[in-house]
Amino acid sequence: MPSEHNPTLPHRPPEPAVRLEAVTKTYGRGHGAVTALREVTLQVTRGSFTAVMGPSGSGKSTLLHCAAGLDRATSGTVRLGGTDLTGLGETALTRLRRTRAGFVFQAFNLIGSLTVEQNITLPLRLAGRPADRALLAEVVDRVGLTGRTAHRPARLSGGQQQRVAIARALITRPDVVFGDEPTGALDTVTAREVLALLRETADTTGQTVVMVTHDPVAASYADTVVFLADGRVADTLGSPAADTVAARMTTLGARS
Ligand SMILES: Nc1ncnc2c1ncn2[C@@H]1O[C@H](COP(=O)(O)OP(=O)(O)OP(=O)(O)O)[C@@H](O)[C@H]1O
Repeated sequence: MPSEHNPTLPHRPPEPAVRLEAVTKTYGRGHGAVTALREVTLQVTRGSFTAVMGPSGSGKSTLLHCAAGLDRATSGTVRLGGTDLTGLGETALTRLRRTRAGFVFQAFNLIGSLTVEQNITLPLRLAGRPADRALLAEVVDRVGLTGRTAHRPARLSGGQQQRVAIARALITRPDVVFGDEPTGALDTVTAREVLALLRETADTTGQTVVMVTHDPVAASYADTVVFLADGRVADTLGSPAADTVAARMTTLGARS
């Protein structure tokens, strides 16, 4: 029985998929040091789709990398799926990343000598886990690549290649799929298909999507947009419309 229906149990809201508290990230030391994030506090609700926007150099990729355990915060705490990443050693961090996080990058990052299926199942092989044929078929179907699993990536269009990358991100059933400009290399129509797929992922699987983008239309697929400026959260916007996002970006750009 859910706790809210039982007066004897205290109500505990679900742990956010991602929680950053006062996260600061400084690259380098001394005179050459660059502070990319300044005391960023942020929560991402499970099953939601969040877009991260901001002017160039505002810290978007750094935020994504720190949230996903690809890089370490200089100070503050990062929790991914309820686990505090701050104190984890390299091995534990790598294991956590492989099981809890999926990644989709602008450049697809597929391995040309492997088939579509081998690319998709690569994270499982790296983690020493067997490929679950039923899950593989489900993921391949979801991204619309049934019948193409024996192909090499070079035979696929850009949009199809990015769908392979999304399938690869989903195959470990991660809590959170992180996208760094996942539609940046795609034409408008193909980009919309990929965004719809990310939207559907959040809606149907309960997985969380966090995506960095420069594109207000891409951001409008999200539930929430987080705007960064100079390493700080400048604003958040719920149920974002593309023109509202574009207008907000203009004011941030003017300030930076
Ligand atoms: N590895 C690094 N070493 C030193 N400085 C870095 C490094 N990575 C990022 N920075 C600096 O940190 C700041 C934030 O960079 P980041 O890439 O997070 O911004 P961004 O908002 O993603 O930018 P863009 O939209 O141009 O990709 C910038 O000043 C950048 O030059």
